[in-house]
Amino acid sequence: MVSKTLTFVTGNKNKLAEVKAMLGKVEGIEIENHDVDLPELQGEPEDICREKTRLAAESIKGPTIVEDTSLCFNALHGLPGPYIKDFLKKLGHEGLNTILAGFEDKSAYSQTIFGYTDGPGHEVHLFPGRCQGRIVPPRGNYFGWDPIFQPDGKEQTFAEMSHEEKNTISHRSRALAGLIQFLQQM
Ligand SMILES: Nc1ncnc2c1ncn2[C@H]1C[C@H](O)[C@@H](COP(=O)(O)OP(=O)(O)OP(=O)(O)O)O1
Ligand SMILES: [Mg+2]
Repeated sequence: MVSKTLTFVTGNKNKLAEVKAMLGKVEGIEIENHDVDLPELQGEPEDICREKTRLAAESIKGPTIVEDTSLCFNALHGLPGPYIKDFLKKLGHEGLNTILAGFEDKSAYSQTIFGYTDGPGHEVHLFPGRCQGRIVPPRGNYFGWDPIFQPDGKEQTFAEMSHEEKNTISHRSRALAGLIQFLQQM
């Protein structure tokens, strides 16, 4: 692969740090950040991510990466999903637990979709990754909804794990693996 500079468009510092930690190890890939909070469509996560990538590329005018993350409750047929950011802001960790109080099924999955395009007018490629788990009362201290998400087979929430451990099992690393494979074949 030829060496390539990609711009990751995100307003989220934690996302940026996680993605840099993972993509930084790949030879020939250089990551720059463009810090804007892009407008997000309503709809299915794939459509939101595709449109977000397209919009980002218009301002970057070159190779662009974006990422959109959902937290999906099975009892709610996948909601809050891509709207988790607003749910978290308004309801907090406790409120998100309360939503599930009336349901026996606390299972959930986190989903990250990376979008990549060579630039404006080029095809948008999507790379999804999921991690199955369940919603628990908050434990630990890290960003977003990490304290209330406990992955299947683990005793700890994402927030209680080391960054390395989270990075090896998370939805984001699974999605990123697909993106890396694609970039290496270019
Ligand atoms: N790996 C993660 N662990 C925990 N929480 C996360 C993670 N990734 C994202 N979140 C949180 C941050 C947001 O509240 C929500 C995802 O919304 P999203 O629109 O994808 O991010 P964002 O608006 O913060 O950044 P961006 O600028 O990339 O859109 O989930
Ligand atoms: Mg956003």
